[in-house]
Amino acid sequence: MTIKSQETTAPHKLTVKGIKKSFDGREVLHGITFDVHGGEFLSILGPSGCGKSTLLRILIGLEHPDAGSVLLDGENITDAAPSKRHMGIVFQDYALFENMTALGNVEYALRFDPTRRVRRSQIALDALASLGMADFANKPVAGLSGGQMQRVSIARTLALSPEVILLDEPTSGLDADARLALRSQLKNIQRDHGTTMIFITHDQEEAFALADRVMVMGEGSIHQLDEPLHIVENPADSYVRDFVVANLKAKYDSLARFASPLE
Ligand SMILES: Nc1ncnc2c1ncn2[C@@H]1O[C@H](COP(=O)(O)OP(=O)(O)OP(=O)(O)O)[C@@H](O)[C@H]1O
Repeated sequence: MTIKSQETTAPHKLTVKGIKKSFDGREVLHGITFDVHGGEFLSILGPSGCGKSTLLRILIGLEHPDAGSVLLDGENITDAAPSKRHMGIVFQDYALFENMTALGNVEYALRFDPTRRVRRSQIALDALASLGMADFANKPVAGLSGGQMQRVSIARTLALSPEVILLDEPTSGLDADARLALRSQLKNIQRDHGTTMIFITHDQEEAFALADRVMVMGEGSIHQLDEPLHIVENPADSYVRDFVVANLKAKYDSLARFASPLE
């Protein structure tokens, strides 16, 4: 396992130490340790079943680890309720109320936050505007496209001003254009709001396109955590070379062939 910390003076926003988790006697996370810097975009990349979602659910508090700890700004939050963690999560299936408007969905999340209840309409509108969805505020969610629904779901999370946003394969149900649009909107949110983002995916290209650092997982452990270019140039082991680098190279080689002038 190779883990490179970013050369930065930014303190760790999130520290994850020795996380283990078993289901039915089978260990699916074997002691996961890493940290995330404030404002960083971290992609967690791994094949289906390697434990990405379980790790994310432990970070937000929907699952409790068998061992290990999670610290936010140095404070141990391993036993804290999800609502007390200053984190938001976005799921791939949007989890919206489809009979309500886009604005209604975002406002609904704010009802439970006494500090934002009074100004909730304006906060919800601002969050929708950040995702380019202001014009759709009063449209029922059921009539929106998948990409638009996912943007409403991200706006709902953003409206609560979380310090960390966890994204569980948010683009997986979308077509190519909607995926590209959502990627750039996520990067804009990171830049404009300084939000720390942890994005899980099994798509190599997507992980590398978005991230400040990529964490490559396989079967419950970390194989490498580093900046994208460094992983491509120095894969830590044969797993990273085969699963990540060879796959990316194949994709770019085939693109290059299409880009070649016709003979
Ligand atoms: N509640 C549960 N009960 C039993 N087994 C579980 C449970 N949750 C996850 N698992 C198992 O843990 C392993 C890791 O699952 P997890 O969903 O975290 O992987 P993943 O990398 O996110 O996969 P995917 O990309 O397909 O969602 C899998 O073998 C899965 O079957």
